[in-house]
Amino acid sequence: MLIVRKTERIEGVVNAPPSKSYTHRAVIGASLAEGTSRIKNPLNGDDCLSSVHGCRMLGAEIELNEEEWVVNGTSPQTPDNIIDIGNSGTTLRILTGVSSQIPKGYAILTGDDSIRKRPMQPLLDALKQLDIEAFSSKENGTAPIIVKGGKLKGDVVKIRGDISSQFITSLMMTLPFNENDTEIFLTSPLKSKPYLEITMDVLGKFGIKIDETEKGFLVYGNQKYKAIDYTVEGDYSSASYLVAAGVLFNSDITINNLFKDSKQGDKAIIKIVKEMGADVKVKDDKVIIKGEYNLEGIDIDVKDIPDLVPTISVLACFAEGKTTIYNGEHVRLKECDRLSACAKELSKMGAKITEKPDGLIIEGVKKLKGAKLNTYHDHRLVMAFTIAGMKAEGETVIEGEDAVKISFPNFVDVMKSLGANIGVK
Ligand SMILES: O=C(O)C1=C[C@@H](OP(=O)(O)O)[C@@H](O)[C@H](O)C1
Ligand SMILES: C=C(OP(=O)(O)O)C(=O)O
Repeated sequence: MLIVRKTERIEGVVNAPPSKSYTHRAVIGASLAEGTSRIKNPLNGDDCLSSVHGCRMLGAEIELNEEEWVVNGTSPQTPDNIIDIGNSGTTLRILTGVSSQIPKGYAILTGDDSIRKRPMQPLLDALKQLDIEAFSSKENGTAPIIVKGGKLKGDVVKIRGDISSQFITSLMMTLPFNENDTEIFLTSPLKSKPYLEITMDVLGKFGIKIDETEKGFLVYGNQKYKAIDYTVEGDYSSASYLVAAGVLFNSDITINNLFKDSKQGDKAIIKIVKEMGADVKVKDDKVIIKGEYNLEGIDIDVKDIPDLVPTISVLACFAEGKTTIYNGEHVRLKECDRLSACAKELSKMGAKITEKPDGLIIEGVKKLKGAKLNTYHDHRLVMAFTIAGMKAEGETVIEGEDAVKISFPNFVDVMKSLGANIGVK
């Protein structure tokens, strides 16, 4: 567990860790390409290693080095065991689609307690429309998922866009194997759209062509992934905890490795803290913060930025006035129900939070007190609550800190290097 105590000042220069979303797509795309791809600056986090494991099970050869992953790709092969993808929703969703391209037999994908609660049915229904047999072994729409190798058929697939964009990423990565061009027709408004921009960005590098249409997307048929050398950019979701610390504390910090023109929706963290009143500077690939700032509550639409909710919730507790987080029904469908978890756990510290079906209303209280917090094995809660604990009076105990290995393995060391008062027990 982490024992977090009040921290007075943070200072230093740190690198944002590599992007989790980009690493997943790069390693899976490389695994589908004939030939050798090199992925530089990959995220060595548990979720991305789940993608590595899944791709190996489907036939790719992957050599992991600190600075670079070397991938020898192939068309998907029938795995000789079940594929355990741990805690990674992105891996489960993308590889469910990709597994349909094994030449014979079945692929079975499963994972931990949390992953076996994440919705899958819309993706299974979509694959069925394309003549692929894919189903939940429990028949309740969750993993274990069984996918039968088969030929994709058809030229249109209908799917809702409001549960998880990862279903659509999965289709985008699988449909180039269809002989026909396929239209992805969205039957409800899209959430988390920037993640599809990330998918199209990476797939474009692999030579895969997808167009956005009025109703969704058009994935061209009969396409081949080509092997590439690819460098992964920094992760704005992970950087959001550093940004939050920068604005909440007396600080002088520089965060490197944040690409200014990134497709990542979570680069909105910069805009959000500015709107709340912080004077954050962006210079090339650096974010420079000299805090602390008096923040003001604002209204925030989290439709496209679900992963920022824990960070925003903590910022809002220390702001003046009311913050309304809305359009976030899908935030409940992550590693845990993050709306309910933020409301429940931060309230233990004295936060004033009202839970709504699609968000949170947070009355800034300016001060929190230390408490023992449950993190539901959720990496983003561990990191957001650590920042809250550093600002609180007294001691905060955070359980399940191991979860940071999922997306920001050296989070505790980075925070301590900046001067955070954190002990590990
Ligand atoms: O595709 C991705 O890399 C992700 C998509 C988002 O999920 P949803 O599309 O389910 O909202 C996000 O929450 C997740 O952390 C990563
Ligand atoms: C929800 C997340 O990831 P995934 O969907 O891949 O489990 C996350 O990283 O916050």
